[in-house]
Amino acid sequence: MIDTSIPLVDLHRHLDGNVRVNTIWELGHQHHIALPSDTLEGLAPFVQIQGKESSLVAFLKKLDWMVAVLADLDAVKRVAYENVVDAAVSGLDYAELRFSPYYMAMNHKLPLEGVVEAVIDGVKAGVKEHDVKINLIGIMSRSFGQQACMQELDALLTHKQHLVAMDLAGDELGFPGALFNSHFNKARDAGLAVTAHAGEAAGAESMWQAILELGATRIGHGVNAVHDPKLMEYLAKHKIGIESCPTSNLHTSTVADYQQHPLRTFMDAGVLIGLNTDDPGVSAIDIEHEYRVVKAEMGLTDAELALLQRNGVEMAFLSDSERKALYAAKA
Ligand SMILES: O=c1[nH]cnc2c1ncn2[C@@H]1O[C@H](CO)[C@@H](O)[C@H]1O
Ligand SMILES: [Zn+2]
Repeated sequence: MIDTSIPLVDLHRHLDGNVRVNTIWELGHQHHIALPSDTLEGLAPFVQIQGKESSLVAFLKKLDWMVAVLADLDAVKRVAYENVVDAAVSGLDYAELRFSPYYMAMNHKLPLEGVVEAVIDGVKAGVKEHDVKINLIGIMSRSFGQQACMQELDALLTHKQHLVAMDLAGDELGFPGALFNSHFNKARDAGLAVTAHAGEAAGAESMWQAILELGATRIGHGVNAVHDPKLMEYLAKHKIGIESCPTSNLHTSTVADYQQHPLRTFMDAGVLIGLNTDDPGVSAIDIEHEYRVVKAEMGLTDAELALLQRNGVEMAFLSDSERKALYAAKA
């Protein structure tokens, strides 16, 4: 099902949405943080989706325990390190891990720059030991408002040489992209690429805004583009990549079931679209799961799966020589 001659990538993966249940348990006990359950088994339902949530905002609450246990910078480093291990173990050749320093720092008032450094350190330690290529994407969590986003942007830009892009995540309906135009001007001026969560909770207009005003060359989710034929044409013509995360879309009730997911509509329209996990820890999935379900539930052929796999490589925030090297390593 996974074509072993093509690099396997995951470009939309929140490292703060991928903290192991066991790690939440251990960090909670180590730092005397009250957890919602007395047993490890009992903790899982508080941090992983059971069935589905009613909305994006309800889904996002599941991540809160993952950052509640980040009591110090060692904990942040551990989580970043384990994310690299998890990426390697799930067979990924390349992953773009994204994180929101403000979100990770807020419970225990950690220094924002320190959080960014701890993530970079943890990733460095992970790639030293494991055969997987990693790049980092900085997130601004829109749910905390313009000022908090500017603070996390500044912390991230201090280490911009360790980042490939900036993203906007969180409550898309409550905090529209237009609030963050100046943030993204600053990010692009610093030489970073832009991807944004859009067309997930809000409609196609949010995607137009992300592309035309924030300067996004990739879009996270983008599910609601299918209601706007002009946008579909634009995405295909300008090769705006769609980072699709089908299981996450089910879990946030963005789509009712896999059969309703518009993945195939994008493919038929010639839009560059790839498969990703979003918050693998929250959804309790790995990248293989996404390939498996689109085959089993949406009836995609192996040739179509291979195209999705290749699209991921084409969309990656890599230089041409890095992309070539990634392909060459599999040939
Ligand atoms: O599917 C998603 N849509 C929008 N925002 C998300 C999603 N998953 C996680 N985050 C948000 O990303 C930041 C942590 O990386 C947090 O702001 C979290 O709420
Ligand atoms: Zn996401």
